[in-house]
Amino acid sequence: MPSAKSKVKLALCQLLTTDNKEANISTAQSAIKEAASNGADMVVLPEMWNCPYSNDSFPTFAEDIEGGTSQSAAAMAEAAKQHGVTLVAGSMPEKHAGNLYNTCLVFDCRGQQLARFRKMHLFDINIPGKITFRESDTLTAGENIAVVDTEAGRLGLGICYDIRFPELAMIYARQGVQLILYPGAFNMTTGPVHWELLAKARAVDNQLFVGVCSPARNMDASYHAWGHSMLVGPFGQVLATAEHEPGIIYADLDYAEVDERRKGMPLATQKREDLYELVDKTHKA
Ligand SMILES: O=C(O)CCC(=O)C(=O)O
Repeated sequence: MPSAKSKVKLALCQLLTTDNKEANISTAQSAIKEAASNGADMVVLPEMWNCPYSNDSFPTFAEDIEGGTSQSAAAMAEAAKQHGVTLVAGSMPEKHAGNLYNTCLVFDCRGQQLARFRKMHLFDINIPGKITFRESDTLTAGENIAVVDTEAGRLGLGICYDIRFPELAMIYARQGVQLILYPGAFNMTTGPVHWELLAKARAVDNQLFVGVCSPARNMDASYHAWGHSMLVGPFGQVLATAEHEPGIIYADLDYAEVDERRKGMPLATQKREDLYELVDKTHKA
């Protein structure tokens, strides 16, 4: 692989997903083409980009990625190759060995699959009168982290609810990750209060870039996504943000800023690991 760029143009695609998989694939293909034509090095899709966010849809839309029969994975590999971009293909329902996972794939500019990350923390919440969701009714949690060396930098992956668990981001930071990407579909209850806060928190805690990429809000769907795809820099600054409509937002990242912020405020060496420590028991995907 050619050495990674230190300056990268990132595109976060806030796509409108419907209950028609073919249409969702075609929407993603068009967005990747548009982002590439606007000079993006890396293109990111939302959580469940090819499928409505619902426990009814996950089993019927799920595809067998490992078995090599996934229509969606093949289309994304081809799009990455055709348009010469690093593609972080949001997430999609994956079936494997009798289980279903919420899975993110990463492809390089030649369409080679670089990583597969399965959502590690399932979204099971109950805020009475507001939102109740139990991903664990259909999905199984993944157990591996993904540190991915791409031509557009060293990435760490999480999916949506994973952003609430600071330890995962800390593990990535320790492994030299410069950008953590969380495809995510927050909702109208937690989105307004927590989405931006969590993206900023993970960025500031770890002094790295954080990108969150949501589906657009579809009022015809059972789940109304918050939207607001966003890139946050290592000093907690919002570098690009969307509202809730479909669209692509772009941001220019200079990874030198990660080093600069860490030099100015050397949190990693100021930690009191004599008093506390993070124990990493994960495996790489
Ligand atoms: O953490 C939240 O509030 C939302 C998480 C979510 O929607 C998800 O994990 O899919």
